[in-house]
Amino acid sequence: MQIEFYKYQGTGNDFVMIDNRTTFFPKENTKLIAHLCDRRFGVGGDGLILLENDSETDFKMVYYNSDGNQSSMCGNGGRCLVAFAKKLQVIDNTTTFIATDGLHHATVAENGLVSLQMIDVTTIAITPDYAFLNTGSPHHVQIVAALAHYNVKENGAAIRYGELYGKEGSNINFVHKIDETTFSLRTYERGVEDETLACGTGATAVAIAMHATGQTTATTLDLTVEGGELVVSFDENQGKYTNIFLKGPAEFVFKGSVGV
Ligand SMILES: N[C@H](CCC[C@H](N)C(=O)O)C(=O)O
Repeated sequence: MQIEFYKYQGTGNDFVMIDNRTTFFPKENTKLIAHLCDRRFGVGGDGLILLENDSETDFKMVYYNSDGNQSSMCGNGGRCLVAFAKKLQVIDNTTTFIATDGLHHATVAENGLVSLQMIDVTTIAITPDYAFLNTGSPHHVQIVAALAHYNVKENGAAIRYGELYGKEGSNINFVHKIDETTFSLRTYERGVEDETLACGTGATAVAIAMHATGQTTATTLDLTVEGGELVVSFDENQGKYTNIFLKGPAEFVFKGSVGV
């Protein structure tokens, strides 16, 4: 079988994108998905995303981590899928689509930046050392000193596989406060089992956790990630977070086909 794919990246979080509106793709073939995401034997990507038809919305998003397993919501992947849908002329500059965590609205700006609405956050577990919340995917958020030199992979894996998060695990975000409206973060991603250059649901989780723990009172935050800059904005009312938007670049890199 020949598989046509498009490669996208959003602040360095990269994805193999496939137009699966004909439902040709063998979704149950975990090995194939992991192979396509392999950076040496395949195309390479942190994940693989299928664009599918949906009766009620513009399209459906199906997300797989690079380990080949279907997973929870991917914020950067969602933004890349909106850019992909526009390239395929499935949408123009605004859309509503369905993903594993529900409905998402998104807009594509003149400058190409994609702003994606994320699910509301009403529960945040806060301890003296970290916060835990779900922004479509589970996220552990922890401030560390000297983030630039921090061993994200080793320390991230230890928490992700430790007793805190059991079989489900979690994505692990390490944070540094730059100023009242700017934070840098590095993320160990579940299902990639390594640090990625960015994590959209992670940046969203960091922004909300920094507000919830009093590190800032701002409701529009700049998140500096290894692969670029993301902006997260939200409303907060009595600890409930709504109108949460993740904004940033979502760029087409190349297209190709692969025989499998
Ligand atoms: N690895 C995550 C899903 C992808 C999240 C990330 N790529 C994003 O941009 O949100 C998980 O299994 O929970």
